[in-house]
Amino acid sequence: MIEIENLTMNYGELRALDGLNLTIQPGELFAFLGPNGAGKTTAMKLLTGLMKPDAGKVRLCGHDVQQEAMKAKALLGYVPDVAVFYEKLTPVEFMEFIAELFEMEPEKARAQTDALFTKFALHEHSRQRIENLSHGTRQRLGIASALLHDPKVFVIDEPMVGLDPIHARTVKREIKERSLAGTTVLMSTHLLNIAEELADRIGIIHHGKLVALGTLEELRKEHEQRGSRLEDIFLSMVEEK
Ligand SMILES: Nc1ncnc2c1ncn2[C@@H]1O[C@H](COP(=O)(O)OP(=O)(O)OP(=O)(O)O)[C@@H](O)[C@H]1O
Repeated sequence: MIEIENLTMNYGELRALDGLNLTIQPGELFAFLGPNGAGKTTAMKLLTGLMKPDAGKVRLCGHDVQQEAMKAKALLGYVPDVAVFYEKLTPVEFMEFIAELFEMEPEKARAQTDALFTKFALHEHSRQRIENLSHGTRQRLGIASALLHDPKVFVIDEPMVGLDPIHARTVKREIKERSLAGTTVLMSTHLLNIAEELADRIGIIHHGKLVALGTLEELRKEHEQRGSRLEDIFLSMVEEK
């Protein structure tokens, strides 16, 4: 479960996030939509505890990410928009490093790595240095490493970036299956069809505020006069008049 209360973040004069309130239930797959610079990545970073908000709070499965950082982080898998790796390591070494961070039992970590590498077609790259991997392979490794400890909360910024259609399908399935198995999933995307296809609920952020929230059906009903497609609804909410 993710509970976000009055979350506010300024970068100097710029208010990037303005009093965001949102609760995402266990097993819910929630999609954040919004134009460039809307505040999606800022919200996700605050959720991981990587940055401290100017106001408001975030709880993951009941644990405040600032006050109980270790407990909250142990439950979280996070894939940032630009994944950060130790470039000289191989994917296998990187997974071992992540397993140590989460104090996983080595045998279990090896078995999980093997399963994730099979799922995300990473075995063939497992002994290459990360610095030599293609963008899509790095993205898949980022996702695999974030799932290694079976997080209860999975936050993924732009999951489909750099992925070909085959790997995009694998990632979509994984995200859906995890949420059906009880993981709380928050993803941001610019691909409206992905949100339509996968999300239980959708939130549209604009200028740091949530301007629309609901299931696809609810959004369609509420914004009937703007058209039935998510694209029409999205554009009508965020296009400057
Ligand atoms: N570290 C930072 N310092 C200053 N301004 C920042 C910083 N990070 C983000 N911003 C600004 O905050 C606003 C929100 O940015 P954010 O990255 O959260 O948006 P986003 O919705 O994720 O955008 P995109 O879809 O382009 O990834 C933007 O105006 C951005 O330029």
